[in-house]
Amino acid sequence: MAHSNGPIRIGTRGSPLALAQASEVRARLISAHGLTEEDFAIEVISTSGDRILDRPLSEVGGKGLFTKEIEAALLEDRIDLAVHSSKDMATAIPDGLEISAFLEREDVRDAFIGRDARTIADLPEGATVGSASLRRQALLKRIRPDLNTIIFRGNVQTRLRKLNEGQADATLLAIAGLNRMDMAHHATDILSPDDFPPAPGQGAICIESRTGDGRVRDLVGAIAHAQTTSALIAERAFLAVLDGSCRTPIAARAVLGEAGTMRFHGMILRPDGTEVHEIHEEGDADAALQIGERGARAVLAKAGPHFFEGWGEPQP
Ligand SMILES: NCc1[nH]cc(CCC(=O)O)c1CC(=O)O
Repeated sequence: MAHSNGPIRIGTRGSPLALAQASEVRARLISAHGLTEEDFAIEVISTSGDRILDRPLSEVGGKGLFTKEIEAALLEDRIDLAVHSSKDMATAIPDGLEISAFLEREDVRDAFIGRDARTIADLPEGATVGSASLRRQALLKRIRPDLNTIIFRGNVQTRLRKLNEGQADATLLAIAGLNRMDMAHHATDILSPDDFPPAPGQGAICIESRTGDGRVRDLVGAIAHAQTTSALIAERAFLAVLDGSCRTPIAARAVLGEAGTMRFHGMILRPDGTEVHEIHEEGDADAALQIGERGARAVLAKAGPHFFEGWGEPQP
């Protein structure tokens, strides 16, 4: 195995949230294995998702944009493990790589951040909400069709600056990211995950590494979280079945209960929020993959073949 005595090279994007996540992984590995910061090197890698800021992600190629360059660094042995927001990970992992751990999930919910209004209900008629997420735009329009949504891209700090400058009256962000940066005080409301279900994988950090890299697998095995892993398997299975179009707003949340049970809530929406299909499934957490896939097939059956027509071509 290469570099078995060198520092463990952690690859990450350079945004404040990504760096906070990489530091959190490093801190957990340090305490799980009695290591020190000198045992690690954090390598910052710029991704196309960080550079293309003027268009919604759904138009420029979706999730892979935040991971492609980092995955290349793994495959070329320039880093040993990559730290990602699971939400930003495509369902297909390149040959030669694997997800070696999901860490315990943070709060899955979305936060509302209003400039004057403190809640969605407080927003005046026709107010403007900035978000880059098709899911958040659709969920908002479902409950407030009068709202005007605009694209808000950039990292969390950039979006909050745009909000302060008056480019929008409110925005929505994952409370998990705000918590990780000690910025949760910006949230003026926290949305119920029943009305406002999160993106598949929201709030969970994942670690990606080379398939068969036993050193990394042993290291990260100690910080992996079994219940989060089950939930993510179900949510990502739901996404994988539905993924044909990354223009489809998709929400999913799996919750682990007592005695290894799982409750699953999945939803697909038209981008304008006028049509919503949702399912609730329950089962054994050991069958997480089947629960997610069954949920996706059920939601597709409810939606019917015409659901995907009339709002743009699916991405290749
Ligand atoms: N690319 C955006 C992104 N990816 C992960 C998070 C939040 C943290 C998480 O879901 O774990 C965010 C920002 C946001 O949605 O507010």
